[in-house]
Amino acid sequence: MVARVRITPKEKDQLSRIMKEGWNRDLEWWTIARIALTRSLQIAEAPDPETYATVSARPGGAELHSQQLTGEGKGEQEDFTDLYRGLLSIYEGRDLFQDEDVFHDCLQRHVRRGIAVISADLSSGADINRYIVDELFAERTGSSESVESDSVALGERVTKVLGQIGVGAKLVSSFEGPRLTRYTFELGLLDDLDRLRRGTSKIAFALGLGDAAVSVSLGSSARTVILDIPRPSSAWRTVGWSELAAGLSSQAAVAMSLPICVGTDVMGEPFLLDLAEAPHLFVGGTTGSGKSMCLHTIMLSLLMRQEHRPELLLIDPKAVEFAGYRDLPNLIGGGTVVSPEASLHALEGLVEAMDNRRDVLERFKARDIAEANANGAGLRRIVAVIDELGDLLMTRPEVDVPLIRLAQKARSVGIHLVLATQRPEAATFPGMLRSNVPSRIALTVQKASESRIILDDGGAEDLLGKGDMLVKFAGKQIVRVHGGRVTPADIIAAVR
Ligand SMILES: Nc1ncnc2c1ncn2[C@@H]1O[C@H](COP(=O)(O)OP(=O)(O)OP(=O)(O)O)[C@@H](O)[C@H]1O
Repeated sequence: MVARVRITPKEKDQLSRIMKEGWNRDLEWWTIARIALTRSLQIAEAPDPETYATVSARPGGAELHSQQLTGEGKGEQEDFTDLYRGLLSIYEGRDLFQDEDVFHDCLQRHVRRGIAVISADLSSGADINRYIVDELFAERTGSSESVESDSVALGERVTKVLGQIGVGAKLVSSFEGPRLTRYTFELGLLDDLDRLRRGTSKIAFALGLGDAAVSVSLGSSARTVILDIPRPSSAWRTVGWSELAAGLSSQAAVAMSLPICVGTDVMGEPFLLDLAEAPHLFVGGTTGSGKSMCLHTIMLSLLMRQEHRPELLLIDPKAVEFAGYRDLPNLIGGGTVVSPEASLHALEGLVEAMDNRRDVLERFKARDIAEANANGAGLRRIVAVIDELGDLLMTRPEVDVPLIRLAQKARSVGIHLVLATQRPEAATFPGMLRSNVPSRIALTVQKASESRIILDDGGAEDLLGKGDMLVKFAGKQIVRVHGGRVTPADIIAAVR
């Protein structure tokens, strides 16, 4: 246990490097430690106690008093210790108001993880001030802040703007979904439809929406069109795990072999996918787009059904995201796989398991796992989840051999892949893998070219961030989905 928060000599060096980036080179080092704490608190998962085991005082390391981190003992106005204690209690799933040492231990793990994450995020020469704005306060910097959140007032403005671009339209109805307000308009003339479709960027411009896109689709009754207008992030409704869990308990989900729910549709209805039908899924999005959160919703979905829980292979090169799942009894290899070497080995093991299962199918004269199980084969489905496929392919390019074999042939034997990357590029999603992984989730990306790598179509560059996504399931039409947000407590409850 620790009374103070200690960091290792290596972490102290990383901290010094971070301090030297950007404009203000005189930042105090506890300021960076506070920023590290904030960064760590953005990750849904609690820091792994093994990776961030208690550090003892040693030469070259550094020691922080919690006064420098949380203002402990500085008097009412500046002491945020109980706020942090509350936050960390949620992460740990236990009461940190009872034990000072456990609280400091936990605080230390977060600071150390935050330093590791910022150090990895911040490329050399980057500006720490810009990083703070983009990463820590991204929600407050959206350019759509000036849009009115009141749907009636906004509806009136939209009608006026439509008039300005020469579209005669009457507002029929409006509906507030989690992040977009859906307006149904009746058009006066048939030609108004073309003018409306050509004018979407003018509408966004007139409403001050920045890059956030306005989408137009045809309504279900004659002459009606639907306009989806994004609201400012302060007027979003967070989609919580309970909503996704309700969707996963529905009749539609019960009929699926591997139901997953990553969020809701534009209208706020849970959006369900059957991973068994996918049969493999690629998830791409820039850093901070909500990719890890999306993986957590997939994991929690898979853990929801006690009876049909698949076996899981978790590959996490950053050793950050999947730490909380390592005690699950259904993990292949008994833990999460971290090193590139072990990842290659684990994927080759999965190919072997696939070949063995093909023999089982032959013995049972079955075409697929469902038929074999109906005849008593008793095979559990297997889902392999790989976070940061890009990093893995860069360090161990040979992993593409087992990955492609699995993508081509594993479906019938009930083995499914979920591959995620923050760098959706041709090199991280090579052709043979692309053609055999037909289901895709695109979170926000920086460029239209990255959107095309994921979806074979543009659009993800205009998403709203923080879990906003476009989903293309098994080559079908693209659907807009607002991702769910799970808390550390949801993960703890699911793993128990
Ligand atoms: N569906 C969501 N609703 C609300 N906030 C979300 C949602 N998804 C993610 N966020 C928030 O967005 C931030 C980034 O999320 P997350 O860590 O999942 O992104 P990421 O793409 O994995 O980033 P990185 O690659 O840096 O780990 C977090 O603060 C998280 O709380």
